[in-house]
Amino acid sequence: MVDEPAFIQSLRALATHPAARGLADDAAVLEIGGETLVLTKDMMVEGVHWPREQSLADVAWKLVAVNLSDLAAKGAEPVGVMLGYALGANDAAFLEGLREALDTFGVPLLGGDTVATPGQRTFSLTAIGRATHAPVPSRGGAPAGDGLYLCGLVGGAMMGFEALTGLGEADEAPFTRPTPLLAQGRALAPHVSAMMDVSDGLLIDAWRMAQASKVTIRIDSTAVPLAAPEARRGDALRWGDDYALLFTASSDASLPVEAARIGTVDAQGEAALQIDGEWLSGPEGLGYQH
Ligand SMILES: Nc1ncnc2c1ncn2[C@@H]1O[C@H](COP(=O)(O)OP(=O)(O)OP(=O)(O)O)[C@@H](O)[C@H]1O
Ligand SMILES: Cc1ncc(C[n+]2csc(CCOP(=O)(O)O)c2C)c(N)n1
Ligand SMILES: [Mg+2]
Repeated sequence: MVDEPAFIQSLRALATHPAARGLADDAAVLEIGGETLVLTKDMMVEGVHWPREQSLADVAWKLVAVNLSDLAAKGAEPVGVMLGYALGANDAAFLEGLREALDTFGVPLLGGDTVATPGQRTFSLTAIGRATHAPVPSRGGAPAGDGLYLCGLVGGAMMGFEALTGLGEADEAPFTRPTPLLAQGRALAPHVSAMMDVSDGLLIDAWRMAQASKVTIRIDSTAVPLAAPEARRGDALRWGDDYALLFTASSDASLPVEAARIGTVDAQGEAALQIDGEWLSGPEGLGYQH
C-alpha cells in the first residue's frame, strides 16, 4: 500500500482541471454559470477518526463540521451536503447528530448513498459551498514579508481525545463537537494572502502552506495559542483535529477577527519551515498522515 501523499501525488496527473487547484488546496474551486462553487469531501473511519467510546451522534456532527471547516478556510458559505453512509449499530444516534449539525449550521442535506459493510464503519460527506469573495483564498498565495496568523486554538482536540479515552479530565467537546469557523473565514477572506484550515496538525499544515506558496514559513512556537497545558505545547502543535484557521496577511492589515500572530513568511530558504530558528526539511513528525 502506498501512503497518502504518494497516492495524492499520483492523482495529480489525472486532476488537471483548473478547479482541482493541483490537488494542493482544501477544496476545489469551480467557476460555473457566473457563480464560484467550492467543493470538498472528507471521510471518517472507525478506529482511525473516532474511538469506539465516541457516540455516533458526535461522529455525525464532526463529519459535517470538518467538511464545513474546509469551506470556512476558503471563505465560502455552505450550500448543501451529500452523505455517504454505512449502515450498522446506532443508526438513530447518527441521524440525531446529523440533524443537530445541519440545523446548527443551517445547511441542507441534498442526497447521498447508503451501503452495508462487513468491515469498519466508514462515513463520508461532500460539502458544496458558494464563494463569498474573489479570489478564493488558496494555500498557495503567501508572499514573503507577510505575517502568519492563527484564528482559533490548537491542542483542544488532543486533550478531548485523551479525556474521552480515559486519560485525563479535559473538555471532550473540542474533539467530539468541533465548530467550523465559518463566520471568521468569510470575514477574513478579503484580507488574507493564503488561508487553510488546520486538520492534520499546525506544523504539517504550515509546511503544506509553505510548499504550496514556494516560500519559507518561520514559526514562533511560543506565540501559538493553546487549548492544552503549556507542558503539552509540542504535542499540541502536531496532533491535529483542531479546525483552526491558519492564514497569512500583511503585517499592517487590520484584521476583522481575533487572531494570533505566530510567524512570518520569508523568501524560500533552506527548507519550507523553520520553528524557533530550527530548519525542518520534511513533513515527518510534524503532524498526522495516513
Ligand atoms: N482520493 C482522492 N481523490 C481526489 N483528490 C483527492 C483524494 N484525496 C485527496 N485529494 C485532494 O488532495 C488535496 C489535499 O487533500 P487533504 O485531504 O490533505 O486536504 P483537506 O481536506 O484540507 O485535509 P483533511 O483531509 O486533513 O481535512 C485536496 O485537493 C483533495 O481534494
Ligand atoms: C481514534 C482516533 N485516533 C486519532 C485521531 C487523530 N486523527 C485522526 S485523523 C486526523 C487528521 C484529520 O483526518 P483526515 O486527514 O483524514 O481528514 C487526526 C488528528 C482521531 N481523530 N481518532
Ligand atoms: Mg483542510
